[in-house]
Amino acid sequence: MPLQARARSKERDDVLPPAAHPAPSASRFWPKLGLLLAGGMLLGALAGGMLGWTLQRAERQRAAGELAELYFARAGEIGAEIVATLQRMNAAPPPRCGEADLAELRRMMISSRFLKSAGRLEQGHLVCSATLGLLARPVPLPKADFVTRYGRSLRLDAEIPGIPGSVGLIFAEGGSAVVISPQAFSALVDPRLEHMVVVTNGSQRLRFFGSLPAEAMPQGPLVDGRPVQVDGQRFELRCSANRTGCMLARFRDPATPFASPVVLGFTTLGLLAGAGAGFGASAAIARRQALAQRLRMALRAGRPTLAYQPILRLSDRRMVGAEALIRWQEGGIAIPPDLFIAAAEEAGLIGDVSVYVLHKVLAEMAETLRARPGFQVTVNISVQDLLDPGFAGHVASALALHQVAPRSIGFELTERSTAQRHDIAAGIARLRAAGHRLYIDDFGTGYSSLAYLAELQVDAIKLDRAFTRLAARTDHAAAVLGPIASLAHSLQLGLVVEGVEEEAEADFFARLAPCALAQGWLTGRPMPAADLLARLPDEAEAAA
Ligand SMILES: Nc1nc2c(ncn2[C@@H]2O[C@H](COP(=O)(O)O[C@H]3[C@@H](O)[C@H](n4cnc5c(=O)[nH]c(N)nc54)O[C@@H]3COP(=O)(O)O)[C@@H](O)[C@H]2O)c(=O)[nH]1
Repeated sequence: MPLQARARSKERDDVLPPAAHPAPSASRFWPKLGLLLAGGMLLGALAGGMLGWTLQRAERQRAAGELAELYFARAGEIGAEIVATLQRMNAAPPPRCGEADLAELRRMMISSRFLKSAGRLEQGHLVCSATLGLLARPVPLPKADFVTRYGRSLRLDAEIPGIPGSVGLIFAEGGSAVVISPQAFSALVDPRLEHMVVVTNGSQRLRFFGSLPAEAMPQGPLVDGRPVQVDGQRFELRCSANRTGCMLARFRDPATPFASPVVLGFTTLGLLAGAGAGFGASAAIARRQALAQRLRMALRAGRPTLAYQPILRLSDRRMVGAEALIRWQEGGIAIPPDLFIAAAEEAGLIGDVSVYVLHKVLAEMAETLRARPGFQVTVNISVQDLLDPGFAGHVASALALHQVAPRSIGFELTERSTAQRHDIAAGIARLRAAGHRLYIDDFGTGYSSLAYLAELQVDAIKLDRAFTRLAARTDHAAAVLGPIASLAHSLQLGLVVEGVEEEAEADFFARLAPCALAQGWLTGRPMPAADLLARLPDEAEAAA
């Protein structure tokens, strides 16, 4: 290596700041992987569990409503049989309680699935029945609990007259009564339901039976299909077709949410998805860390190169500067700057990139910069550079080594965060005080707003190419871009139009802001230093 080059290389190593963060190592990766995995699994399980729980609750509500409907379909058969039996008994020819009558009552009882007994009444007393025959002394019926809107009286859990200790449901109408097994209706209810069956006659409501106590009786209107709240719980409500009975029902809560296969299934799915996401994120981080690690080595070996994109003055199309853009190839494959710059920022390596680029610019362009004081190369820097109090000092010593004036090197900042504005402004002020020009890159995107300009004292804005595109593609371009140009002018800020690809765009901005500079495919693709220097007019021509 020639002496001079070796001295430069040594000088770069001296000036390159120690890496802000040590190289990522396995000892840092595994805990991160563990955290991401555990976090992903936990979040996934929680999200899956909640989704499962919500789906399962909706499904349970729907199923509770269906079971209540099913109940009324079955209970209707018993009710219909009771009504038919009472009507047949009342229509039977006299004499009541005679041999033929009692034989008929017994036949009805035997052939019925629900009837425990059937009997004849006189003035509220049982006088004969299918089970007891003709009573020597009439036995009074207990007081009715409820009278249906059709005039049938109902006694719940009443002692069956003449059979002490035996209870049943007694329905009576006219001179006839039937006794139904107390379980006849309740056995139809699905045991998984928490429920109450209510009978109504328009003015009165009675808890017929159920797992809910009478105090839980809802007070508001009972409308088929409209859920009711009991003790903060939602109960589905279904009523019989003739609206004489309603049932409130909900599924009993499982002992644990995971007892439900839906919740368990979704939780497991969530867990797996979370683990997958955790693995994916760790793999992405690992890839970026590996990329940053390779970049670190490439920088140390001096492999990345620079490309320069010409910047022209729009008024006379003369080249007044260039932007230095880093390029990195590995195994003959160019790695996109977007990718490795982001990885470098994440790994705390961006300071090394900035200093590397600065040194390479000085190595490649110092002579030109010394010879052409009006020519400026801009270097991209990051917020991390500005927050580093030593950065301006590094820059000053590098420039001094190459005897390049600070005005020959400008800095471009893409600010995307709203945090630490005060410290960023101080970093900008340090560089400007040293004689550098500062540019806000990609103006118009992210947080680079007007408020931002007032806070960060810069020299110029570089208009993002998304705005440049508007110039030739919309009738409203002047309305949108005019105010930006006037603002830059009134704040005495320079304007660099980025991404100029077409003549029409250059013409538009030349009319709108004659002092503006332009950069883009139209001014030239990023190119090696030698090609850029070849495009510079010679001194005499430049002076002319
Ligand atoms: N911190 C650093 N960031 C850097 C450095 N070098 C580049 N970068 C940033 O990476 C991003 C991508 O850059 P690159 O792929 O180099 O793209 C640049 C130009 O090639 C592209 N460009 C220029 N003119 C046009 C155009 O007319 N049309 C079009 N579609 N693209 C064009 O724009 C990129 C330059 O943009 P900007 O920096 O905003 O002026 C990019 O964000 C770079 O900033 C580095 O050394 N350090």
